[in-house]
Amino acid sequence: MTSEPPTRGRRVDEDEEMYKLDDGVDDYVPYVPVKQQRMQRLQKLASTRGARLDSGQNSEQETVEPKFDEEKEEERRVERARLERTLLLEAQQVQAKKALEDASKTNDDKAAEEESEILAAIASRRKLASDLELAKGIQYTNSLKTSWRPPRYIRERSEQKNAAIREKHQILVEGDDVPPPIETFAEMKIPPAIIKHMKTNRIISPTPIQLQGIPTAFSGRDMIGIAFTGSGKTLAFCLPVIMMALEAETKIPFIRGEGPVGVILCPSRELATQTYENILAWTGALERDGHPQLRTLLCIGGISMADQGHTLGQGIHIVVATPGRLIDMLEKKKFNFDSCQYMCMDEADRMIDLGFEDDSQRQTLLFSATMPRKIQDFAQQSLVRPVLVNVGRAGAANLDVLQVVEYVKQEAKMVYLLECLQKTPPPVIVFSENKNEVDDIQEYLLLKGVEAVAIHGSKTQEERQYAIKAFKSGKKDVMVASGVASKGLDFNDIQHVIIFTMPKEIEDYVHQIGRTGRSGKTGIATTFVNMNTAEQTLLDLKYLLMEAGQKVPAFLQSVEDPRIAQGGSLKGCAVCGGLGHTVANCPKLEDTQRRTMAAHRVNDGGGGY
Ligand SMILES: Nc1ncnc2c1ncn2[C@@H]1O[C@H](COP(=O)(O)OP(=O)(O)OP(=O)(O)O)[C@@H](O)[C@H]1O
Repeated sequence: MTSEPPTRGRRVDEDEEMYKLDDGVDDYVPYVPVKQQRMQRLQKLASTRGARLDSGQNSEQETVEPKFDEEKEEERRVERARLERTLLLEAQQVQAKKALEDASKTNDDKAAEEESEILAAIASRRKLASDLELAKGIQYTNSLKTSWRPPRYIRERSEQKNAAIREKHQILVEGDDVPPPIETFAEMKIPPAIIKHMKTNRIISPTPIQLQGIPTAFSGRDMIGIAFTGSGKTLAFCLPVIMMALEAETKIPFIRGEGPVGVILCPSRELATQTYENILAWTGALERDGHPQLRTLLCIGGISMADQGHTLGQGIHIVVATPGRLIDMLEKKKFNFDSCQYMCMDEADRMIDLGFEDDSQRQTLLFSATMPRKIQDFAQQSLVRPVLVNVGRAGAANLDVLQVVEYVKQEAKMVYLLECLQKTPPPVIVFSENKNEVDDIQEYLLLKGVEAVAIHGSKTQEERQYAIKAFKSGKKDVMVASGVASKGLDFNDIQHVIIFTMPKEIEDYVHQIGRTGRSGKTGIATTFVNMNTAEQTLLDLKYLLMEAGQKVPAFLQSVEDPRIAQGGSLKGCAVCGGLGHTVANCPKLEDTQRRTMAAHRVNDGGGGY
């Protein structure tokens, strides 16, 4: 794969300069910078005002022509009255028209209007937050060029045939010139060493997100990849960066201070570590087959970077990072993004807020199982000719998971948990929303003789790593976790996920149950709900179960949707993807707003509560 970053981007400011030079000499108007123009306008305004003030102070003039002024004043009074009458009439007419329009609007229209207003506000806020590139006047209009080509017979395949393949795999695509789907890894021209390695891990043929996503990424296209949990997204975004790094290293070997060519951003340390280990396995397979060594740096909080000093000292090809540590490393100038051509955000709906202050062009990929419309819209605006690859509704549950929802009183939960653990053999994950509850559950299970580890944000990095390792290796049967482990972590053959406390946001629920039923296997998820579960959350859950064709228990069936009585839209929320509410009362949006306000309070020097 060859890429040519420096020549591709169109710098709007440079183009403007060019047009200026092209102007004919006769028409030549000297260019005045905007700032100077503003200054000139201000000076002009100030001088007119000054002139007016001067004339106002000249009382002599007023006494010389009093009659003239009186007549003029009378004329002005008449004109003002006429204008006021006209304006009043116009205002009344506008009001009447608006009232008429409002009356004819359905509740659906009003909800849609309200929703688009909220979304527009979010979009503008986000654009302002991250678009330093726009401020610099840089706009890229072409995708990254790569040397990868599909086999000729696939290149020549008709669009109709491509559409039929997509339909067979239930893949939806959006975008210009979408690259063709490819149904085998060999036809994707993936090196045999990687194909062989994948085979030993029972990865034989590409999943839907891979068969459309990999050719799209190999073609250098920006991409939004949406596919349900456990459907193989990691491979889809890791292979392209590995191929890019391999080509760059083969051409001219990297030395100290060079790289990375690609960055993968993950929302948690655990997910970053897992992705890093996957990349090490694939690049290791390449190296064993005689390909050059590719160096990957794991850049996460809680670990000492000194351990990886050796890798850093040799030049790095790929960085897998969490945002905080990545920014820290960039600020410390341990490496930079000058030659970075590939940026992927895993679980992208969490990561989108980030903006980086550099202007080299690169390919951007966003992946998630839950990608609400809000994020998709924002991404569509920010990416270059993006291709949207969608397998199933964004935010839908994995159909390989049997979802059981049970009403369990708060005080009965612990005892019932023990009973629930008997449903399947280990390994089992128990999710709770709250760190203290995670500790309590683990303590209780240990007391009852269950081999359980716990993981949450307040544990040290060593404790977190130990818990994951012990659970992954099968030394421990149960892992009790807070949200940390809900996104993206890929444990082998989880039989059962028990959600001890239903999360407020339905997206989190989708990620949590998604720890089972991965890579085509089936799994069970049992969720405890009770009086403490918000009605809106129950409604989201009810619709999600209905969508997935799951049994809806009687107590959930009786939860009524207030939108039905109000005749409102039943479209679902564009912010979090929940089907039981609209954007106007989205718990995720409320949470974001609460956080933003808290951050403002801190920034303003307010102590908060
Ligand atoms: N083509 C394939 N065939 C069979 N198994 C695969 C294939 N691709 C990936 N897998 C396996 O499927 C499992 C899930 O993959 P992965 O972790 O990439 O899912 P994901 O889509 O990223 O899920 P999540 O949304 O939860 O992050 C992994 O164990 C992976 O090795």
